[in-house]
Amino acid sequence: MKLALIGVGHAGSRIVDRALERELETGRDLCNGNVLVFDTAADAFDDITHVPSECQVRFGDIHPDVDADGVGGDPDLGVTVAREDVQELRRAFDAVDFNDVDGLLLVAGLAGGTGGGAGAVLLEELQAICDKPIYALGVLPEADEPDHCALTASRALQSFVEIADNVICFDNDAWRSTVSYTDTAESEADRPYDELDRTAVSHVMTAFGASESAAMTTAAENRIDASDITRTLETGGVSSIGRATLELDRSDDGLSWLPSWLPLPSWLAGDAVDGPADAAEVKRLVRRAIDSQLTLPCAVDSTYRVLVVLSGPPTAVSRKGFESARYWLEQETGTVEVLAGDEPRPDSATLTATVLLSTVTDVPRIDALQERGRTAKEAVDESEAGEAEFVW
Ligand SMILES: Nc1nc2c(ncn2[C@@H]2O[C@H](COP(=O)(O)OP(=O)(O)OP(=O)(O)O)[C@@H](O)[C@H]2O)c(=O)[nH]1
Repeated sequence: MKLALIGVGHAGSRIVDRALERELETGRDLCNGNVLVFDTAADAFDDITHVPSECQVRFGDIHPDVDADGVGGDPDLGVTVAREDVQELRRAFDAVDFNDVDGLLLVAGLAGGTGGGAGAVLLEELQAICDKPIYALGVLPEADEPDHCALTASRALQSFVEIADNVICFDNDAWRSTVSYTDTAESEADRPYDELDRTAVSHVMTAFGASESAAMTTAAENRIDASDITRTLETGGVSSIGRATLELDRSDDGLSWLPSWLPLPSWLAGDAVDGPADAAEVKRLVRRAIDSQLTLPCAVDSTYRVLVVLSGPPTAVSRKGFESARYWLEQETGTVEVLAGDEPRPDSATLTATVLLSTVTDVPRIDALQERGRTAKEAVDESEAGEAEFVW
């Protein structure tokens, strides 16, 4: 599926930049050069290296309340300046060829004043000018960020869900344990988000970019196309992605000195296999994808629709393996709406299962965020008279 990538705020811009980096690394052409990043801060694009400068749009900077730091975490100011500069934002969209893509993905940190506030206005604008599906990738804040971040994120999530066709979530808090910055970073600005951003991007790109690989010289037997992804996501709400990889090639594992006839004990062989993965192995791989750290932790049996993509050498997946994985997913998720397809990568030494869980409804993390947001709002209401404007 070809997707125009629109980054809003620091998090959104950085993640989109990482997506372009990954396009180069993997040969998956997801956006075909249809990319834009928007921000309100003066230093917004300092660490952007792959998005061309003509695709970097700073807005809101003449508003008296916007300083070098942009809207400074205030989503209402983010909404105000985006609405004031709406003509400029619309002009920027001229750089995107909507006929060249199957949909759009707006990426934003939901706790940011620019990402969460202006991001919602940009979604509204995109829905008004484009008849393709408009998806969002929304980043949820970590639990140790201040209460106002939880409030902004829960409000923004509500707006995004209302406006976008589907919101894929990436939970920084769930993934923070996978990176080692918590002990050293003194402030949010010091946190090295690169690894988190690469993780978010790799999940999104294997789910959406399954048929966009330059290495895909072989016709897929059961190819995923844009309409499969659109159908999976058309139920709206929030979605999550899981992924697992199986090593197919043991030549670099340090065991090549062993004679090939020697059967390896399972603790040495791990999950690696030499030849085609049989039905049980494919099923195990898909199970690992579901049990893996999801981009948004959730109860998998609360999903409406599922898409599973198997990426690897065509010889690695037997038809039986494919069908048994699909059947297992139907049982596990309690839905018959499971679409499955393969992405042939003939030279790949791995087989990857990517599972897109669309419209998940049992998400304790979001319940907790909303509860914290409610408490923070009550505290704000008690100390301040009057209601702030917001999009929904
Ligand atoms: N995964 C990821 N999360 C980030 C990154 N930068 C910030 N965040 C998270 O996103 C939230 C929003 O931060 P920013 O993106 O910096 O905010 P912004 O949208 O630029 O908004 P303002 O700073 O208010 O103008 C933060 O609270 C963090 O939770 C990033 O590069 N990657």
